[in-house]
Formats: sequence, C-alpha cells, structure tokens
Amino acid sequence: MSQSQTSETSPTDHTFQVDLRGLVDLLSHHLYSSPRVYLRELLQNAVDAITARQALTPGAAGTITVRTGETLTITDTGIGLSEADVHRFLATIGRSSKRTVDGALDGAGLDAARGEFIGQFGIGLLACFVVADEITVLSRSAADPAAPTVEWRGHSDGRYTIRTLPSATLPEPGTTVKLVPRADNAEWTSPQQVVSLARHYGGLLRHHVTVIDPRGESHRINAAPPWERTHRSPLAKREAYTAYCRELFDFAPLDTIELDLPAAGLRGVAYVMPTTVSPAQRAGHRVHLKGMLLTDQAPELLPEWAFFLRCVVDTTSLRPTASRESLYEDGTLSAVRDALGDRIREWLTGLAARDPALLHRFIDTHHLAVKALARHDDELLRIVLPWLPFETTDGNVTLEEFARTHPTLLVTRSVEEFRQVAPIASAAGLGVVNGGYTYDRDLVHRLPEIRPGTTVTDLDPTTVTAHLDAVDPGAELRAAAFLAIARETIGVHDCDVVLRDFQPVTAPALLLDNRDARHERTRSSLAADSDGLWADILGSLREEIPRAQLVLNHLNPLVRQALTIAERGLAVATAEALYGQALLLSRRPLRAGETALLNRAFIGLLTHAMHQPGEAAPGSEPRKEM
Ligand SMILES: Nc1ncnc2c1ncn2[C@@H]1O[C@H](COP(=O)(O)OP(=O)(O)OP(=O)(O)O)[C@@H](O)[C@H]1O
Repeated sequence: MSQSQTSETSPTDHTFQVDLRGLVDLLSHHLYSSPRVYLRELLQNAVDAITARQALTPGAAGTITVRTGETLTITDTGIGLSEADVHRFLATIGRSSKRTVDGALDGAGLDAARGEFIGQFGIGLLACFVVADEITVLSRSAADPAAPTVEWRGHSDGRYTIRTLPSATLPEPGTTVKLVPRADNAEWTSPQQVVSLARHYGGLLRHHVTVIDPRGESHRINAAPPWERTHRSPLAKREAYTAYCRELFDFAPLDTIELDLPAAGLRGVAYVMPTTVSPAQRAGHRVHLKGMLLTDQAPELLPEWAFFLRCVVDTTSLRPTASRESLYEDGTLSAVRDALGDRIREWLTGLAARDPALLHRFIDTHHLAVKALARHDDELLRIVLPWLPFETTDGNVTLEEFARTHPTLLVTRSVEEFRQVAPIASAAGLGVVNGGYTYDRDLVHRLPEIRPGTTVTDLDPTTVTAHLDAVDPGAELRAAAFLAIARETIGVHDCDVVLRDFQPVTAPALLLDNRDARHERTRSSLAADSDGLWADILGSLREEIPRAQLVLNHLNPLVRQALTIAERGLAVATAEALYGQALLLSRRPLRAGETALLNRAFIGLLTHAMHQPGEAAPGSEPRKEM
C-alpha cells in the first residue's frame, strides 16, 4: 500500500460556525440602510404574533405597547412562544415559524394565517443587536394555559441562555422583548425618536399600538387611513384625503386618485403634485405591506410616465427584498404597476369631461408627463393633444388654436433651428412649431389623425426659402459680382448663397440648415479623409450631400451696402463675416474650419477698418483685385 493510501481517513461531519458579530455587522452596514429598522422588526414580530393568536382564538384582543427609557420594551398580546418554540426559532438564525418548511408554532394550526405574516426570513430579531448588546425575550404561549413563561437572553457575541419562570411572571400570554440600548446608538432609542419611528413604520398597522414615555405619557401611534374610514360628505372626504397628504408629503394635492386593486389586495391613494416635477426625479411612493411601512422610496410602484404623482398604498400581495426596504421586482409588481397605470389613465381621460378647469391646471403644471404618456396612448392623445401647449411662431399656444390659423404646420427638428427660423418664418406667414423639445415633434406629427384637414411637415430650408420673396432681376444682376465671390467663399462649407427680401429688415442673413444635412456632410468629409475599407463603407453610405443655405436679406441696409463692394479682399471678408454671424445665431456647435473662418473674417474686417487694405491679415490669402 502506498503511503497516501495508509494516511486516508474517513470523512467526518462538521457544521459551519457562524460568527454572530460578523453577521450583525453585515446587517447593520450592508443590508439595512439605518439602525432605525430595529423598531420596525420588533413591531413586525408583535403584529405577526397577534395575527397567529387571532387565527387560534378569533376575536382575541391585539395590542402592542412600547415603553421607552433606559430599557426599551415591547409587549404584545400575541401567540407567545413555548419552550420548544424558543429552542427552535430563537436559537437558530434564519429559522422562522412563518414559513411552511419550518412548521407551525407548537400547538397552533396556523397554515391559514401564514400568508398573513409579515416576517419570513428569520433574521429580523438580529436587527436589535445593531442598537443593543443584549436582547431578552420573555414569552408565554397562548396555545397552552399552563405554559410557563420562558426567558431567552441572547448576546451579540452569539451566547444565549434559556430558562423557564413561573407562568405569572407575565400576567397574560404574549411576549415582551427588552433591550438595553448601547450608548453609541442612543439617538435611535430616545423616547421622542421611538414615537416618531413607530409612527413612520406603524402608522397604518391594524392593531392598537401605543408608546409610553418615561413620564408615563401615552402616545397613540396608528389610525385608519382615509380610504378605510367613512366620510360624512364628499367634501369631508376630500378634506380628509388632503389632510393626510399634508401630513405625509407636506403638500396640498392638485387632485386625489383613489386606488383599489382587490386582486392585489391593494388600497391607497395617488396624489397629483401641485408643482412641476422633473421626469428624471421619480417620486418615492410609500408602500405598506400588511400595514407595516416597507419603504417610502418606491418609484417602481408606478409606470415611469406617472412622475407627477405620489402614492401611499397598503398591500398584501407585493413582496419585500430581505432588507425589507424595497419591493421585489417580480410578475406581481409589474402587474400591479400596469393596473395602477390603467387607473391613472382612466382618471386623466375622465377629467376632460368631469372638470375641464382642473384638466387645464393639471396640463399647465404637468404637460411633460402628459406628452410622454400621449405618445403611446391613442385614446389619451385624442383627449389631451388639443389642450397641450407648444412653442410656435404665434407664441405658446395649444395646437388646436394654432391649427385654426395655420392649416399647414411646419415642425422644426431642433430648438436652435426654431430660434433661427421662427422670426423670419412668422414674418413670411408660415406657421412653425418648435419640435426640438422632448416628445413635441412626434406629437405634432400625430395631429392630422385627430384633426383631419391639418397637414404637418418637417421644416426644411427649401420650404422657408420658397416662402421668402425673390428680389427683382435688376437688383439680382447688380449683386452678381458679390454673390459670385460669396458663393465661392462659402461654398467650401457646403453652403449655397441666395439673395431674398425678407422680414425683419434688421436680420442681415439667415442660415438654413438641419441636423440630418449636417450629419450627412460630416459623413462625407470623413469618407474623403479616410482611405481603404472605411472610405468604401462611408462612400457607399453617401447620398447627394444636402447643402445648407445662407439667405442674404436684400432689405437689410448692411447687405445692400455689401453687395456694392468692389474690392475682392473686402468682399471675401464680408461674405465670411455674414456667414459667421448667421452661424453664431444658429447656436449650433462650430467645427474647426468654421472657427478659423470667424477668426479670419474678424481680422480681415479689422484690417480694412484700420484702412490698411494693402497689408494681408495674418493667415489670410493674398488679396487679388477684382
Ligand atoms: N413577539 C414575538 N412573539 C412570538 N414569536 C416571536 C416574536 N418575535 C419573534 N418571534 C419568533 O422568532 C422567530 C424569529 O424572528 P425574526 O424576527 O428573527 O424572524 P421572522 O420574523 O420569522 O422573519 P423576518 O426575518 O422576515 O423578520 C419568528 O419566526 C417567531 O417564531
């Protein structure tokens, strides 16, 4: 036999040891966002214990009392724990009486109640070690009248003791958990903080919760939400909902949408925010799970477009993540989100018939959200499109108003294009809508579907030039020499030069260009600069290059004077300066060649202004006489 064979031993069984301190550190620093969750876990265990007790004895009273001071205690009138339960559930981390695999609490047939429990992971009690080194659980089972009181004392280093005490140690069945808060965490356990945390987490709990402060004063923690109360009148109901919104979110809503999805066990309310909000800033909704606050930061509850709402809901069907601080993204959540989306859409479509003035106010405040939604929703589009404001050559007006005076609507592709063209187009009687803002161009193009007889086309340079008045042939002829130099100078930038009469007189020149044309030009210049494979690929993409147009205004005095320039150098500098100025007005980013052109034109003009026509400006071409 070889040596390795003689030294072989049979495998022995071992069990992982868990370092509780490491686990508590993991929970406190990585799983839970703040030590404050300890109170939520304690309240939740108390609620679950009462749920179990009421399943055993229907009608049993369910109360939870928290006492603050040097020791923090929480007492419930729940199911309690037998000695065997304590060994089974408190001594093993990750074991929970609330999951089927671990069986029911001793003596209690709780299968039916299991779905009602909030806890499930078997780690909640550990959260208490984040604020205290020692936890004591005193419990008396309600399942057996003769059950003793059992005391479990656990330490954050993993040690624990169990002993039984006379039944009378606890006056009635149930459980009391005691913590002696560590000094470094006192901020989370002060009497005031406990009241505020209990209200934060437990404000919607269905059992009576009271906090008693060291002076013996009682603080009521929970009350039924407005959707569970009956109201004297519609007005009283509206006031109750508004007051609730102020209390939770600190604003008075524009309107209130009641939410009720029986299939998902969900009830609550969505409040319409009274001020404009950015779509990027998705609101945190408050989600309660069986009364207990799961999170006040759940944007995923509603579809993205509903960013103008803040909700508070109580549900039995959504699942929490283990940290219990956010919603588990599953099929149920996405079905709930869709159903809530339908409900909001229904509210919005109903608003036009129910309360047009409110619809107006709503659109004034939240038109971006409505635009986002209307793009994908034909029915909504039909209702709201005529009401939505757009930036047009007639100012900020609704499409309905605009289309009445302009049967053909021209839409720009960018804001800069609109800024540049709008004054000229409106002087020429054209109706232009700024399509540069998010969603606007898509929406304007859909107008003919709901308003037959209206035509919508994208604005292109030729449409505008076609509407500008041609100059008389004599004037065109007199300008021919200057125009030839201008075309030669500006032509290298893929831009044509034309002369037109247009308003306002103060505008010397207009650059008509669009983004697609610019991209096409960039692509072709890349093709020209590259060789081999890239040149072939870019070249094959190349179509006829759309050219921009510099329209000189024949009514403008400066242009009239420019047309008479006889000296070639000055004509080049003037053409470049007019192009440069129109370029700057178009507010689009400049390319390197264009920056150089501006520089050249400026220096050229300066040189002329200083009456030194003989000297060439640095970097400029030597001048030839015309
Ligand atoms: N107040 C209480 N009354 C009765 N039993 C309790 C009480 N508190 C805790 N327990 C028992 O201790 C077990 C462990 O509690 P713990 O809070 O650690 O986990 P959990 O509530 O089961 O699940 P989760 O980690 O999701 O909170 C529970 O399953 C329950 O059996």
